[in-house]
Amino acid sequence: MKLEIKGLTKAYGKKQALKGLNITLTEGVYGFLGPNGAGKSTFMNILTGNLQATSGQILYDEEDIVKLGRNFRGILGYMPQQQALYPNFSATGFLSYVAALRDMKKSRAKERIPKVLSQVGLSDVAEEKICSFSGGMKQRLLIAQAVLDEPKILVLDEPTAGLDPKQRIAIRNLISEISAGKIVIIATHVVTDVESVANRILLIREGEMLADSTREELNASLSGHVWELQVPEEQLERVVGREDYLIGNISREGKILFVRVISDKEPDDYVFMSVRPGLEDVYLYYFKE
Ligand SMILES: Nc1ncnc2c1ncn2[C@@H]1O[C@H](COP(=O)(O)OP(=O)(O)OP(=O)(O)O)[C@@H](O)[C@H]1O
Repeated sequence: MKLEIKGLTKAYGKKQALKGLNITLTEGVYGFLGPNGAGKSTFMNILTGNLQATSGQILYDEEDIVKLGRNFRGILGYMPQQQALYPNFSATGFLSYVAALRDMKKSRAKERIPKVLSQVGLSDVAEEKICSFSGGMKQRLLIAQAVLDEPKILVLDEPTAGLDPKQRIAIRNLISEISAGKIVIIATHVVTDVESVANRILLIREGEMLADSTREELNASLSGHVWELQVPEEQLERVVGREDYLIGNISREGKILFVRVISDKEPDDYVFMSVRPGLEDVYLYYFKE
């Protein structure tokens, strides 16, 4: 199974939202990481057939997905960002509705619905109304509808938006569990969403790919560039204002501040130590925010 994105561009009038993406995806979990406006939604909308590319193409096993049309959409599961759920439906009712929209056979829907509800841990509330669900339960139901027809390609848009840390972990673990044998694309600007689950991380900014690598390789690329400084509080403003420093987390112990700094050169002020880079440092380095 192979998905090839070849020279994909999209312009909205004069705005160039995608500037020629080239990516080849095989089975695995891919984190599309980029700030707001990077072009993630535009890419996903083209992949799901909701938007036409300006140029370039996407091939699924050598065939153009536009030509494959319904056949391609049949193997695609999509979890949208908005909680597009009907509050008065039960979980089962909602999934039956989705099955009908997808033209699934009634017998198959009947067999699949309890299975996916069990997979996402919602069997106990299968007949409860969606309006009584927590944010995490709603996200799990959205994942359930995306995997209902056993898609080969699963696209998740900000899957942990609005969730607390415990629910985020639960959703990430669920993604790992259901990803076997699929191409899973997670689009997000939340580093922790992809840090532990993605086999490959693609950094996207202003419609361009900045990096396409494993987490380990990305972290290693910053090795020797991340430092922690111990700064007296009256000096913080000066340190933070230095143009040669990118500032990460700042924490305080009494009058001393621990400042995480990304810098091409070894810092020349205050006690410092070199620290192991993480994906958040990589994000800061590439996106300077
Ligand atoms: N319908 C549109 N008309 C004009 N410009 C658009 C349209 N949709 C998106 N854009 C622009 O294209 C660029 C990419 O937007 P896109 O929504 O794909 O980014 P994104 O990475 O998904 O961001 P977000 O996380 O905020 O959804 C942005 O500069 C955006 O303003």
